Amino acid sequence: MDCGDDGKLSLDSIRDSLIRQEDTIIFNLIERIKFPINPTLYKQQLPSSSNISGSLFQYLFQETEALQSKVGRYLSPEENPFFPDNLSDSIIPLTKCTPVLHPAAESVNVNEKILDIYINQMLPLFCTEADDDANFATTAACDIQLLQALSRRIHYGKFVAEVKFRDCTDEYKPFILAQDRDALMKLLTFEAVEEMVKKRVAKKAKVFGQEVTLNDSVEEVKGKIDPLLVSRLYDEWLMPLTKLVEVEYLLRRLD
Ligand SMILES: C=C(O[C@@H]1C=C(C(=O)O)C=C[C@H]1O)C(=O)O
Repeated sequence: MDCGDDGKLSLDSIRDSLIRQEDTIIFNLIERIKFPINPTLYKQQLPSSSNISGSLFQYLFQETEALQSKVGRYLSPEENPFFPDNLSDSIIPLTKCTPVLHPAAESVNVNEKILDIYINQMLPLFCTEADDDANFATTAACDIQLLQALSRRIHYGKFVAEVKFRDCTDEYKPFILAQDRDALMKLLTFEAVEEMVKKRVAKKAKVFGQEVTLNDSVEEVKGKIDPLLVSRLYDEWLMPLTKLVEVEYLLRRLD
């Protein structure tokens, strides 16, 4: 969302952005699954002489975020850090624009959950368990790009919730005042939209993952990514976490 877009804020425009983000997520997934899981990256502690605690992956991710924060990445309300305690001030001045979100948005961050699901459930589902190939830096670079895309998609739930609240304030307000999570979840859920998302991402995975050759024969070759797994990724994690963000934001919307 660009600065000054507040006037154009609509559920349709937000959903268009979510659709475009599907492309980024699927292409990043295709890149990551070129490599095996590479578990050493997430498990190995660095030698104590390095003065760095945590795994090689944590070190690379923290340093990437710290560097990106210096050039203003986390000044954007669309970006949520995974390691918020490790950031530096931006050397780029903040662009003044009218905030779209309620200030409580800053306190909604589910990245710890995303990282846990990513390492313990997603990677084993998508990547082979072959031996480490030692491409740790390249693998981590793919992880970071993909995790940032997943986090952006999921935290976009804040914008979705804001626009739903503005469009139907009278319906949302009593449930927010009652802090009724279940009622809010029911109100913001659109099952028909979710069904379309699952079908569309499976189709995109099939198209983006196909082998392009100069040979015109119609021989079916196995794609680079399983479309059903992509649909499952959205069904089991991305949409539920987006809705969790929506609920968390709405619960604080009248603070
Ligand atoms: C994001 C929205 O809210 C919910 C979450 C969805 C998703 O994560 O894709 C889709 C439909 C809704 O149940 C929306 O209404 O577009």
